[in-house]
Amino acid sequence: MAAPSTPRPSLILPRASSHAHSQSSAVGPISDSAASRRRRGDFVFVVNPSGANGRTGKQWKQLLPHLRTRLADQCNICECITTGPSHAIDVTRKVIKDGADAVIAVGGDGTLHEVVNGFFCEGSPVHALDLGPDHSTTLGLIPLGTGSDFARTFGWASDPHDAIDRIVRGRKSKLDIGMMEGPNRDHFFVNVADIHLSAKAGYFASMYKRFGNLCYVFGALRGFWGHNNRDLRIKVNGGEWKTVHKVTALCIGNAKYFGGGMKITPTADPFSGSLEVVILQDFKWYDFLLKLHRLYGGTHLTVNGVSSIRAQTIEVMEVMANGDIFVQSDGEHFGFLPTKFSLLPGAVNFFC
Ligand SMILES: Nc1ncnc2c1ncn2[C@@H]1O[C@H](COP(=O)(O)OP(=O)(O)OP(=O)(O)O)[C@@H](O)[C@H]1O
Repeated sequence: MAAPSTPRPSLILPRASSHAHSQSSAVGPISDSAASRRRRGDFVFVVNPSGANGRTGKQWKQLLPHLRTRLADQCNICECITTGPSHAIDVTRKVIKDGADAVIAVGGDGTLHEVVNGFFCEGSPVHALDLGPDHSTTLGLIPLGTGSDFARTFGWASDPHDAIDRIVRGRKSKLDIGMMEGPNRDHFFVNVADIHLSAKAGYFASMYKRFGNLCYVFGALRGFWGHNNRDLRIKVNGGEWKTVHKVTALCIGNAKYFGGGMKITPTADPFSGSLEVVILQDFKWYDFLLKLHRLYGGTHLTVNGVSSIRAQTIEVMEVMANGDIFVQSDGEHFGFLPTKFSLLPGAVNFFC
């Protein structure tokens, strides 16, 4: 993923007729006097117009009048239309520092992933600069992407009006966030991080997003090309290093689904304080054909060659270091092994 670029507030629109923010003040610092009065919350919607092949941008435009009707008397509605990869990270960091009360990702898992990464900077949570230690920014989601796998864990229907209902209701829970430390950088994930075949397939799937959910099939076919199951070393919860033989894929779930609806870590729960690690060993291409329905249904934990453990931390490295084992998080390419994964329990408030 490209390095974060300079903040580009491409479009931030405070909306409701009654509030006094100007266009620039909606992303600028909130003044002391404003903070000391009873504040109207600033809710920033970070919209990826290119999500789901451009469908996200179109749906968002249709949704906005409804959103205003439902929310405008409750908070200031601000929108940011992202201009490219990593913009959502930058803008989220900026609006949190400026005192946003909620940042809502509008798009797919990639957009949610970037917004979640914007809640952190250099490994630490980002805070509002002028609102004191008690202020926190709530994360929200209007799932409008190709796969929108994170939303599946909660059984959320794809109707964005339901997502708006959740935001209006304002119920919040403390969401666990995964952290990954690689040789060159730290990063955060909210859904599933994975290693080897699935990560390689995800890397290629991202090139075929124009084909909708079929991108995962094309990605898998390319991922299989030249694939070898590999011996890996893992260290769970700071224990001893162990060798796991012929690993096909190792998946670390904060939530349950990836790859457009595959229930890969079926017992993961992003409010549980632990990760579910599922390891597939010695799978051949035909095993996927024979067992695909088990993977999609989440009934694969009893299949030969599949194991599941719960962990707070897991470190993974190659036995023979070639630097060619793919790692991805939330469907976004992260890099290559070695990587350490850990959990930050209840790190972010979340509308649910
Ligand atoms: N204006 C833009 N133009 C091109 N790409 C963008 C733009 N804004 C954001 N992006 C990138 O698009 C990527 C994918 O977007 P997103 O996840 O919202 O949709 P999706 O891939 O269709 O859905 P899913 O990830 O759920 O399958 C994001 O990771 C982000 O980096």
